[in-house]
Amino acid sequence: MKIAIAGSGAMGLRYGVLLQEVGNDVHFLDTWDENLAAIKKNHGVKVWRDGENPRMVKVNVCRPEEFNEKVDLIIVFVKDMHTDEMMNKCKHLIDEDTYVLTNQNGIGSVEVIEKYVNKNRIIAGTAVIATVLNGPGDVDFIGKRGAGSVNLVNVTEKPDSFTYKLVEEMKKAQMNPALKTNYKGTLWTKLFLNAVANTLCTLMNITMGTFAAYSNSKELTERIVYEAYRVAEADGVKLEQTREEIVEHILYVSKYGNPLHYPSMHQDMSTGRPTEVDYINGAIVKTAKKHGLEAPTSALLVDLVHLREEMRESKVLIEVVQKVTK
Ligand SMILES: NC(=O)C1=CN([C@@H]2O[C@H](COP(=O)(O)OP(=O)(O)OC[C@H]3O[C@@H](n4cnc5c(N)ncnc54)[C@H](OP(=O)(O)O)[C@@H]3O)[C@@H](O)[C@H]2O)C=CC1
Ligand SMILES: CC(C)(CO)C(=O)C(=O)O
Repeated sequence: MKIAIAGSGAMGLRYGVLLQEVGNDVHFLDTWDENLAAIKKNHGVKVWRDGENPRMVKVNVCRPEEFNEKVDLIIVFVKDMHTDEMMNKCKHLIDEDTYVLTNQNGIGSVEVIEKYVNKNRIIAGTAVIATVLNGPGDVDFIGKRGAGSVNLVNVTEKPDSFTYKLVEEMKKAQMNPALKTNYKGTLWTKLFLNAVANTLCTLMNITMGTFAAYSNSKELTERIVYEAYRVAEADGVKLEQTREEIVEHILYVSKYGNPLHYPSMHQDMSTGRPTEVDYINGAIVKTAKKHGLEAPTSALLVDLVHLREEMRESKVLIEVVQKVTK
């Protein structure tokens, strides 16, 4: 399969490297100057496993506008607010045969991708896997080889031969793919996890394991999940797990799956980048409004994350002012 990775950050590098290593022809695209420069300078990317055994993996990287080859699949792995910009930069690569895969967190990217490609060629889903971008051209794959899993779901809910082929490639790459046929249900299952773990760990500056160890973590998780569950039901989402099972799953993944992980939203908060909270808890609030409901817990969390984002900027400003006035 010939694949373009649209967004070669933590997850783009992880999917791309794993699929390349099992024989796919993978081309990495990115717009972040330092990342492009580091990968080109080092003739590849530095890949760690759980912070150990770094190795250099040779990869091809360039800007989307510099790449002009026909590909079978584009894998979008930018943050949600950059999906439109990235798709626009990749639109010359899309013809009537091109498929687009997104396993981004949050709700909203598929609607953007639909502006560029017919929905029968969009494969959505979720990545139940943790990855950390240490810096430009330097990535840490959390979990042993074969750890983590991927849920794939066609937006049409009708898997076709290309989707089965992709599942096979992911199996070879030990990515543990599961093919689903419940589009919204698949995305919301991950949304519940991110609405709890990403948001609370970012606000509190803690790992998922620290959150799970909090004496009131179950009640706090229930508060967010139960509210969101009602919203999902009102939106007609077919949920395959009960509210209680979802809460149990979130606490299990936090305690045993990724206890040392700072979720991707935390990584954005600490590198001074915008977070995806509007596409996570914000999506719950937006969907609630659509049905005349309210989601006050998620609404508060969205506001608090934005407050932290702004505090981060004002802290930098205060430091600059202090230096200048010294
Ligand atoms: N990391 C994780 O463990 C997981 C992440 N996800 C989801 O996958 C999607 C992609 O996330 P992820 O791979 O973590 O994102 P990253 O932030 O690692 O990378 C996304 C893009 O952001 C830009 N970028 C990253 N860091 C910087 C920086 N310091 N300065 C400037 N630009 C930067 C890069 O290019 P550009 O400038 O071109 O945007 C990069 O391609 C998101 O929707 C996320 O929620 C899902 C499961 C797990
Ligand atoms: C919490 C985690 C790792 C779940 O897979 C995630 O989605 C993220 O870090 O954004």
